[in-house]
Amino acid sequence: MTARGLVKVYPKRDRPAVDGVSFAVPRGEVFGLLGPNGAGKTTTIGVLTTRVVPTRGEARVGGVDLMRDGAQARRVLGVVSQHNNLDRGLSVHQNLVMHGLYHGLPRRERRRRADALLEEMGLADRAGDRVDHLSGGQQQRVKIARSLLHEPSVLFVDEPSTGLDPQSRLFVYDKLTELHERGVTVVITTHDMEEAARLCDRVGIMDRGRLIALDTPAALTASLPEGTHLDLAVDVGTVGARQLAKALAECPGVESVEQVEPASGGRTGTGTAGGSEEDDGAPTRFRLRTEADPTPVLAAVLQVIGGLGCEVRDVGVRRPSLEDVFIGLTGRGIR
Ligand SMILES: Nc1ncnc2c1ncn2[C@@H]1O[C@H](COP(=O)(O)OP(=O)(O)OP(=O)(O)O)[C@@H](O)[C@H]1O
Repeated sequence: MTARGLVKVYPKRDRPAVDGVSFAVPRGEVFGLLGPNGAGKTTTIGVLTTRVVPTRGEARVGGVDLMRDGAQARRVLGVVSQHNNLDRGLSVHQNLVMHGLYHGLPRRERRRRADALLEEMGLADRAGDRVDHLSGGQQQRVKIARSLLHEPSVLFVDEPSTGLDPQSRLFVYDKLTELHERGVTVVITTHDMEEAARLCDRVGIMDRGRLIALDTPAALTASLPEGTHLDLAVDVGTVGARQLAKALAECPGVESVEQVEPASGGRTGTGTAGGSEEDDGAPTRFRLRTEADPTPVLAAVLQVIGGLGCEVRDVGVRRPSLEDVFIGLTGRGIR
């Protein structure tokens, strides 16, 4: 699959949604497209699956030129959309068979493939049920089964595991890995960095319509400064976040101290923390970076916190992750 110079300008929009995106995904690779909300991922996938007409650019999927032969391209690509676009009035089996009919498969062949895929997806006993009687995780499996019925060589999966419980998520991961092993090219979009790091051979990070990084998760993570993160949640009490951050920054081996938001992991300050102090009883979170052996650094940090009369509520020691790469490249601002 290749995209070259893709541009999409939606009517009445002054900025392109996709602004000159080029990348190639070799056969059999699992490729992840990452990016904050509005980065242009869905539009890019829309172009690559013939649902969005690009303003400029070229693309080939499974060797077929999308702009010249959209109908043939639709035969070699499969799409698992994030939206539930199953036909709710039909049974699980009928949903698959209808897809086979759309792709011109003979009657016996579409039934044979539908049976085999439902078996493979652990849904054989639900074949006759209406899809709206299935759970969200089961419906996602039906969508994957349906997308594979015409045996595509490139499968596009939008947010593979959003809304799934851990069991369904692992099942979907296993299926995507199996497809990869069978030589099917898989392109996913995701906001889940752990998912991307786990599933993808390479990831592309988009922001504001452009592809700003493309490499293996390991290479992207290795591009970050060496070191270890110490994540701390502290009841700062009357000492306050600013004073504690200053004291932490002076600990031997500590390179930087940031105050981070609890849920998003987005920083509220850089270098030495200076954000507002917590007043709702929740602990204040800090991220420290060290290039030294983290054990003695952590010991010194805990001593400083204890010495100031603050209380540690949670401690984490970890290597920088793909999420750190993502935040480093795309920033902290909400889109
Ligand atoms: N049909 C449309 N008409 C006009 N503008 C659109 C349309 N679809 C998307 N956009 C705009 O194009 C930009 C890119 O949107 P797109 O949905 O491709 O991003 P995304 O990376 O998939 O975001 P998300 O992670 O939120 O799904 C956004 O500014 C969006 O508002």
